[in-house]
Amino acid sequence: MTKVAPSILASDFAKLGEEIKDVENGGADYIHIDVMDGHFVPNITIGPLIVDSIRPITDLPLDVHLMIENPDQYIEAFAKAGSDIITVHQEACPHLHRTIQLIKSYGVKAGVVINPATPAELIRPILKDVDLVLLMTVNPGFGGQSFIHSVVPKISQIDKWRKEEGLTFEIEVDGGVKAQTARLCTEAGADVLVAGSAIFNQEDRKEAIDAIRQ
Ligand SMILES: O=C(CO)[C@@H](O)[C@H](O)COP(=O)(O)O
Ligand SMILES: [Co+2]
Repeated sequence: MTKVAPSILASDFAKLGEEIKDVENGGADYIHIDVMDGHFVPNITIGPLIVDSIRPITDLPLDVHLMIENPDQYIEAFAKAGSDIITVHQEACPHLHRTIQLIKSYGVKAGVVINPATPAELIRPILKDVDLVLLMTVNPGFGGQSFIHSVVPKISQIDKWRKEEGLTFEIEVDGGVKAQTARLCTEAGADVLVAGSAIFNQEDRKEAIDAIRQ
């Protein structure tokens, strides 16, 4: 079954604990946490302290999406704060293999992310080393943007390589995912759908999660 990962970027930070419980009760599979540094992306969001505060309030896996320059410098802090999955951008990692091994050295699952304009071929050599591939369907930095349809063939391409090479990593899609666009992603081979505004902007989070999953 397709997994749904609500992105807390679209939640009300003044009541973050309640917001997380609400999506957990609504059937969320992961909690997606968007970390932005004001350099790799124009926006600034949250750091390891917040991950540490969230950790005791949910048993759901914390899926930490690092949109930061020099992620190696912060991986230890995010791992020790209780992340279950840490994803790093190919575009931010000149030594991607080393960074993926660094994440794994803390016993955390490692994922690689690519932006909409980055070719899938650039992550092909690392596929056998990762637990998750995240394909951005918006340019990272903000919630509430429109889904970029030209990314869909990349989902199919990654899924094709996964089958051909007998690999088991999950394929996650992030940005502009709503009920309509969710279907395009799952049909192309996505296993995990991140959604921020399509979940947190709705009053009934269970209904919103179900609509995306279906
Ligand atoms: O990583 C990002 C944005 O950079 C995402 O995780 C967004 O937070 C998704 O928000 P919506 O597009 O679903 O509103
Ligand atoms: Co994200």
